[in-house]
Amino acid sequence: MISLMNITKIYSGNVRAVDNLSLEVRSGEIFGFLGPNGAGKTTTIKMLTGVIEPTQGTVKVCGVNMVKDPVTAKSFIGYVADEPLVMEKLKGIEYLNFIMNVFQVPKDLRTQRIERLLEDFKLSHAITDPINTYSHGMKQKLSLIAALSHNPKVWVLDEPIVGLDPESAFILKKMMRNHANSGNTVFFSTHVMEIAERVCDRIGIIQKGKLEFVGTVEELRKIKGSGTLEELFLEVTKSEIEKIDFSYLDNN
Ligand SMILES: Nc1ncnc2c1ncn2[C@@H]1O[C@H](COP(=O)(O)OP(=O)(O)OP(=O)(O)O)[C@@H](O)[C@H]1O
Repeated sequence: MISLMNITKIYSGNVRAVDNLSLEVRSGEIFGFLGPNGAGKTTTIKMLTGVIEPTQGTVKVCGVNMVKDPVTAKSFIGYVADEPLVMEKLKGIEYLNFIMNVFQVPKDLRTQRIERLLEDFKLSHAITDPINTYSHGMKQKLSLIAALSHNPKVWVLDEPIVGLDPESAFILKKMMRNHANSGNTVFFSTHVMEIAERVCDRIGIIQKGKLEFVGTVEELRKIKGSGTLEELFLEVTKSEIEKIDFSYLDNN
């Protein structure tokens, strides 16, 4: 469902944020995209969702080339960015209607779909309020509801759990599983290894723009030895955290 073929992104100033990355994510999968700060996760996600074009390489979503036919390719995607919503002056419901207009959601499906999502994420009470009165978590829930409102096959979620309360995080994880089990795809980035270990069918670990590992956590254990995903991740990314001397924090 997602095909990234040798994609590279070089930003101005010659920053090679993503370097010749290839990855296939199948239908029925929850794929977790992991990597340290600045590794290239958001850049990859922006290329995958057509927000930016790769310097080199090809992105296909459901077989459609993102650069050649962006409107069709994007119609398959529900994307939640890592940044807050920009249309802060709109009311929540106005924003949702705007998104559903863009994706041409039939009128008869709108109320039913939105009411369920608002109920599940406990946002019904605030839907007629302006977005600039929402808390960070409420904005995140609204972004999620908007992204899911057109029933996209491919969910692309950049750090979706951060900022959600435990109940909403639980509901989202259940929704992700249901979506994948129905033959769709969920691609999400996270820094929370416990979530990745529990939720993902496969993971990818990116470091300095290069994909260092793709596979299941079990496959990673076979290569790197036993341990939690956090320990394996630190091993793959060659973190030297065990060498850090924290005693200076206690010295007066
Ligand atoms: N618009 C830009 N112009 C120049 N460099 C950029 C731009 N956006 C990102 N970068 C650089 O590209 C690299 C990858 O950044 P990116 O945001 O993709 O990382 P990330 O893995 O999502 O990080 P984080 O976990 O901190 O969100 C970093 O070195 C970053 O400074």
